[in-house]
Amino acid sequence: MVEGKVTISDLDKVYGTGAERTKAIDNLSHEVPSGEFLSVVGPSGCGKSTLLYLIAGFLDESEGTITVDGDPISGPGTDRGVVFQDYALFPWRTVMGNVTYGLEQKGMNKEEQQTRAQRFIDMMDLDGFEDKYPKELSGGMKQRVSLARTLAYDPKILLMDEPFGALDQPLRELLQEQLLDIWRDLNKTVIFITHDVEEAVYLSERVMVMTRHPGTKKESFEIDLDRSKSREDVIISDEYTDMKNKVWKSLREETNHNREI
Ligand SMILES: Nc1ncnc2c1ncn2[C@@H]1O[C@H](COP(=O)(O)OP(=O)(O)OP(=O)(O)O)[C@@H](O)[C@H]1O
Repeated sequence: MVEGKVTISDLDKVYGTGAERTKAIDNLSHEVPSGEFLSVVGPSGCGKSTLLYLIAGFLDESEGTITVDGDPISGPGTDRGVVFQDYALFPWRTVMGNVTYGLEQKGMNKEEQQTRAQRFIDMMDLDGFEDKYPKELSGGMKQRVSLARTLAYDPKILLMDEPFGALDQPLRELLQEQLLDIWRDLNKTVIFITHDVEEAVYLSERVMVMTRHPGTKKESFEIDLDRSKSREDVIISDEYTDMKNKVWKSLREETNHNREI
């Protein structure tokens, strides 16, 4: 069975009460088919992280529902893996210790944990660094550990909150390529938050643009690029430029509005 379909229906999220009340998400509905790579872009403060944390089960919705393969979510679960911009590694654990963490939680025996963790450490080009601590690693390496840790426990859905936002351009491009390889090989549903329209269009099969605060879906664009081409050829293609312009224009309408008020 193909898994990892996320259905968001009539979703509202309100923070606080009384004078402190803020509506962060306003009546948002969207379906992410199994195995799709979806990016979400929108003006600052429109509710992108809130949406991701609702899907992760870190927050409760105020109204509406979110289901994974038809089942309403009730808190965090190993069917969904979250990758944060600031890596969120355990500083007191080595690379190996970070990657085995989720496997320990699943109750896997020690030998299996090590074998499985090593597979994802190797996949993320971290072999030789198993015994290092996070403080001994570069930002790009920390983000690869974070991805290896998440992939090791085999979530159906990867939820990524600006995971490459803190990295410089060459490293960002390298990790984007690694993420695309993983997505193709492991057949995960990916929901990817970014500020960067080029990143969203390059990586995704679909880009959702959110409105300004309180956020809802403004429109969503299907991105139909020839993925057998090299990065260079995709970036100079008319299809890529055309999609980038459409998404940028849609986003621009929302951010310009903020400047006018
Ligand atoms: N814990 C919280 N308590 C109260 N309000 C919050 C909380 N978290 C977020 N908000 C508010 O909800 C709205 C959406 O915030 P959120 O962080 O989801 O937006 P975002 O699109 O991810 O922003 P950015 O792109 O700047 O990271 C904002 O108005 C924010 O101030």
